[in-house]
Amino acid sequence: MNDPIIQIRNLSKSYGSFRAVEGLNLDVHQGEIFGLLGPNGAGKTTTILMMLGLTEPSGGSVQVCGYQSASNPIPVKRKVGYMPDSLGFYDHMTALENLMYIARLNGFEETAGKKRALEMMEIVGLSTEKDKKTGAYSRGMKQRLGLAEVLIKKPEVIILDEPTLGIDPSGVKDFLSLIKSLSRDQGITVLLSSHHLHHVQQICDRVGIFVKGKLLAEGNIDTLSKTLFGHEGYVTSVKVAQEIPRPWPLEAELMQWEGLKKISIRDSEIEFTCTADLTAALVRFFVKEDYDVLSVSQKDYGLDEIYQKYFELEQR
Ligand SMILES: Nc1ncnc2c1ncn2[C@@H]1O[C@H](COP(=O)(O)OP(=O)(O)OP(=O)(O)O)[C@@H](O)[C@H]1O
Repeated sequence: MNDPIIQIRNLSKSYGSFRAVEGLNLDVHQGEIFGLLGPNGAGKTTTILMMLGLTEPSGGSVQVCGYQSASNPIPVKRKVGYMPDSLGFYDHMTALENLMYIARLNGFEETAGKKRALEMMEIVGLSTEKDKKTGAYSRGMKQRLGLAEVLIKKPEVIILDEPTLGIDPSGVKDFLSLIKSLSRDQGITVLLSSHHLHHVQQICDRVGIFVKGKLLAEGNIDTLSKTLFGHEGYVTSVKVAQEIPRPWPLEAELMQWEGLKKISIRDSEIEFTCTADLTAALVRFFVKEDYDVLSVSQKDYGLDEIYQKYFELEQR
């Protein structure tokens, strides 16, 4: 595997005696979509600013695209597109004029800049709105335009701080699929920060859970859920046509099974919490006992549960 495109080593940032980021170690690889997750004040923005060389670390180092962000911020800024959580456009100018202005700042001459701006508006789906003043743009449209702005300079990495803030649910969905396709089609590495867990879950290859300046855990969602819930990580629900009597005469027999830890019954649905996947054996059991099985489902732990669990563990 190539060297990580973002390498963070023992990174810290203090404001006076307050430690906003503490001992952070993280690698992000080329083409990955990485989600930096955490509540308000966790230190996400501070970490991003250090990646961009906009804030000096108190200790440790960040390397992005082979350059040290603190000592060599200019090449980092050339290769990284950054979309902050609050976007600023010139509201009296059209979207296209705003983008052309950014293109000029990035060294494009007039014709090439216009061509690039139009291409980017096409990619983010704003071509038909290019002549509208950005003052009249909705929040979702501004986010798309922000992405177009970030893409103008052909970045290798894009860093998006809370990109879904304030967009309505269907806008969020569209915006996230846009990010996903950019990463897939152009091999761009994406780092996005968020406290909207269910948003991040849809597109991130890996996430890092960040609380009070520290990275509590990182990995893909599967790995995180196994680490946290591994000892009781398999939950199977079986729904049958018959009502389950209470007490259920078969419960004692099932509780003798190796790996079966808990049975919860609600009307005609029974949930089994197990240390191994007993789904097939459970279905055979119900059929043998003459139950009509209507549905069987296995629970996947999502980010919300993972996040919640980390909070519980952290607060103990
Ligand atoms: N310039 C500063 N001076 C003092 N404290 C700061 C400064 N910048 C950030 N902090 C503090 O550092 C902590 C981390 O802030 P940061 O903005 O990185 O969090 P965040 O995870 O991005 O939160 P949010 O989701 O609210 O943006 C917060 O407690 C914040 O108040």
